[in-house]
Parts: sequence; C-alpha cells; structure tokens
Amino acid sequence: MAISELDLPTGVVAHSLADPESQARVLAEHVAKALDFAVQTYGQANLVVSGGRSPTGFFEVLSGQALDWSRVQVCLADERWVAPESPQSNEGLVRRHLLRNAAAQARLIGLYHPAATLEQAASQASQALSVLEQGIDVLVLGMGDDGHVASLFADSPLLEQALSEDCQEYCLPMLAPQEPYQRISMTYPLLASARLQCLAIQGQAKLETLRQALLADALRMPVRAFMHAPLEIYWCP
Ligand SMILES: O=C1O[C@H](COP(=O)(O)O)[C@@H](O)[C@H](O)[C@H]1O
Repeated sequence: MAISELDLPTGVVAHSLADPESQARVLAEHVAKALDFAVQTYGQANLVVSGGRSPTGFFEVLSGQALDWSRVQVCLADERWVAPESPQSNEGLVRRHLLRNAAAQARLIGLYHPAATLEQAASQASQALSVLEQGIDVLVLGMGDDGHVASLFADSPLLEQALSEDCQEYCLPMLAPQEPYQRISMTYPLLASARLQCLAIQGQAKLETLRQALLADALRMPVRAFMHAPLEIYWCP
C-alpha cells in the first residue's frame, strides 16, 4: 500500500519519502524553516517533539540545521514517568539525539517531575508548560502500532477528558497498555493548537494502522483526533 491510497480528510497533506534517511532530511528541513520563521517573527520558537524509538534519525538531522537555537524551547508531547537517566525516558532520548551540534543551545522543558504520585507529576508538568505562552510553533507526532499518539492511549481512564476540545489541562496522567505504564501526556487542545502539525511514520504496518484509524473513533485510535488540517503526514516504507 502507498500513502496516496488512503482516503485522507480534506486539508491533510501526505508526503511520501523514499526511505528513512530522506524522511528525516525532508522533515528536519521543513521543521527548521518553521522554527526560523517563528524566531524571526516572535523572537522565540516553541517545538514539541515525540519520543519512542523512531525519531532518532530526524533528531540528528534537525540538530545540525542552522538557526538561532538559543531562541528555541523544546518540549515533549509526552513522557514515560521515569527519570531522564532511564533508557525508557523520552527526555533522555531528546537530550542524546537532538540537543547536540547547533541544537545544543536550545532549552528543554521536560515533562518528568519526581512527585509522590503520577497525578501530581502531571499537574506539575502542566504548570511548567506555562512557558508556552506564544503557543506551539511546530509539533512533530509519532504514532504507535495501536494508533496512540503522544501518550494518548485507548482504554486509559482519562482519555476522553484528554481528547475533549474543552480540556483545560495542558497535561494529564495516562496509563499505557505496556511498560512503562505510567505516562504524562499533553492533551488534545494543546497539541492541536500547534501552527505546524506533522506526523512522522515509517513502514507498511503503521500505514495499515493509519488506514484503520481513519475508519475508527478517536477513543479507540487516538491518532484519528488529529486527522484534520493543518496536519502533514511524512511517511516512508
Ligand atoms: O510510547 C511512545 O510511542 C509513540 C510511538 O513511538 P514509535 O517509536 O513507534 O514511533 C511515541 O510517539 C511517543 O512519544 C512515545 O512515548
């Protein structure tokens, strides 16, 4: 299957790239241009990225893009509730693969807080995100094989609240079906307020997940909630 065969909603743009290297380069150049525009226009840029396993190549190419990184704030769309030193930490991934080269100058706003409970940690993460006062300039989402984005998982107790357009919280505690179970996720209204919204996915299996999500309810496959303009999908086999 090719991404052009999917019946995407009007306004959703699909980019089909030849391989992971091309995907990383094209996405990194597009993101860097948008960050540079925000720096020139507002004096600062806010970038929200995802974790997991797939963004490392993109992070490494982005880290070498020429722009005034000292004016860029990097935040995470979601975090596993583990210390940044853990190999499962999304913050750790960003520190190792993105905050290097030119991008070492950027400021990272992590979602991890060592609170007594996951609920308290999520509340502290929400408060820390008040630094996003000019809004999110660029959002880069990934997608799990089950159709989750950020840490918005089907069957997580607070999913309906997190996907509600009226949700006032920047972050909510979420539960994943696999380890690490305890997660903190940015909620739908904050994520969907980003000026540039990108979804980066690789492989046939994820294309099939996306095809199923287009026919599903967002409560079963949360990626469905983001299938509207101005989403840009970057896919490669
Ligand atoms: O658990 C997570 O998974 C998704 C997807 O990760 P991927 O490696 O399959 O692309 C990721 O977007 C999210 O940030 C992460 O916490």
